[in-house]
Amino acid sequence: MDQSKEQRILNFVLQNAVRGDPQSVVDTIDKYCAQKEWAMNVGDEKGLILDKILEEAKPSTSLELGTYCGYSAVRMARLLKPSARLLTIEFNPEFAAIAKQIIEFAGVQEKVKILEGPSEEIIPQLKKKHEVDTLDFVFLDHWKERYAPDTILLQECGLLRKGTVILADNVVCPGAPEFINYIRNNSHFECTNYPSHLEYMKVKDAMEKAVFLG
Ligand SMILES: O=C(NCCCCc1cc2ccncc2s1)c1cc(-c2ccc(F)cc2)cc(O)c1O
Ligand SMILES: [Mg+2]
Repeated sequence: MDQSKEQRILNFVLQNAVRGDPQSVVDTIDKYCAQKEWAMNVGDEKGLILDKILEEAKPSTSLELGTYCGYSAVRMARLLKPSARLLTIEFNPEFAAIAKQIIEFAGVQEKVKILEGPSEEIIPQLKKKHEVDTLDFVFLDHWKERYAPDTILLQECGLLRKGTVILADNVVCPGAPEFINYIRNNSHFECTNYPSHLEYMKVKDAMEKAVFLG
């Protein structure tokens, strides 16, 4: 059976990155996707914005929606303190299986837990089933039309606290107009836009940071 693009990315990591070195895994995926096959990782340019905002937040408990191959999970986990945890939700089982192997190869599996299923099913389970109190950091990178409803769901489930940082990828390309409209007109959030480019392309994109004010 023909290999998937995601399997080719995994194989390239296994053959070219350094086991236990998350930076080499991030750099190797960026090299493959810039030179061989485009893929929807947050990438190196937006990745630096993610790094900075994550380092400022110093989160103990982080949530990512949209694991894909695990690029941003590895990128975030490499900056987390040893006791910090990242939960990442992926609904595509093939992607989750690839991400698991990439996360383990990078050596960050102690900090990262992949939860398989749709975000609207898993978010309500986070407190009781996954022992989450509140979230310090949320990275939105899944279906763009789920950004707004899942932000509302996170609030309804009591998972946001005063100061929780939400960072959304792709608010220009492919775009998340409902989310932008919702979050910028909501007095409970303080928003900042970070213009950038679509991963591995010259196309304009941006990230949006929204701090929950309680
Ligand atoms: O769709 C994107 N990302 C989400 C994939 C959907 C995966 C999901 C995960 C999950 C987990 C839980 N519940 C439900 C879901 S649904 C995406 C697309 C582009 C792009 C940009 C220009 C193009 F021409 C073509 C694609 C770029 C990006 O950076 C992306 O993130
Ligand atoms: Mg994205």
